[in-house]
Amino acid sequence: MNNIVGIVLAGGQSRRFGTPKAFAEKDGVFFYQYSIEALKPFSSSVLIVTSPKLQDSFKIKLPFCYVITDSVFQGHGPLAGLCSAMEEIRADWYFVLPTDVPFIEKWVIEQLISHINENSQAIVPTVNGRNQPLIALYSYESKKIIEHQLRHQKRSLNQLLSKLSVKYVEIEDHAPFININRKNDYELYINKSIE
Ligand SMILES: Nc1nc2c(ncn2[C@@H]2O[C@H](COP(=O)(O)OP(=O)(O)OP(=O)(O)O)[C@@H](O)[C@H]2O)c(=O)[nH]1
Repeated sequence: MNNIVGIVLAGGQSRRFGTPKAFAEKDGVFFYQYSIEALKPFSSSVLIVTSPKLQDSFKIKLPFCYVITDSVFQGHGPLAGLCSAMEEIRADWYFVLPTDVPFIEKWVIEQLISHINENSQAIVPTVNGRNQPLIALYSYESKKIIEHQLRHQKRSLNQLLSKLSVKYVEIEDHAPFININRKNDYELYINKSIE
């Protein structure tokens, strides 16, 4: 059995959204809590990887879930968060989720996990023809390639995928992948106030 650690990336600046996205709410639940809930059944631990500024705002009472800050390449984007979590806990695989996907569902996680195989270093969904590298699995083996990218200031996730052996999994239903980047997205998908 593979040991899987869940990672919730929450160290971004939410510039487009205007306030920290992790603490936006859907049905009275913080966005970051949806990511934790989705990962929980499949993970030995769940790490929230955030910035020092936001660290104390997360109130986590679950024993297997804790908050860390980027320990390497701080603030250098999602790859810095992923790498910091890999540095913090050794696991076979890491399931990464952003903090702005409040419609994420457990079946997505389960389906991707079912594709783990010893020849792949990442398992990544494609939805409507687009890769979703922030809702994906990365093996511990990919850590050295992520570090190499970060050392060379290459923050692009698609560039990372081009260097890994990736199993792409096509998923038909796009709803769990809706991500909220702007207040407009919030109005459209959460408040449903835009026709
Ligand atoms: N730990 C960590 N997470 C990050 C970092 N940069 C982005 N993230 C997270 O990665 C995910 C995707 O990032 P974006 O959608 O660009 O979010 P963002 O950077 O907060 O938003 P913008 O400032 O509007 O680009 C979000 O969950 C972010 O919180 C970082 O440097 N460290």
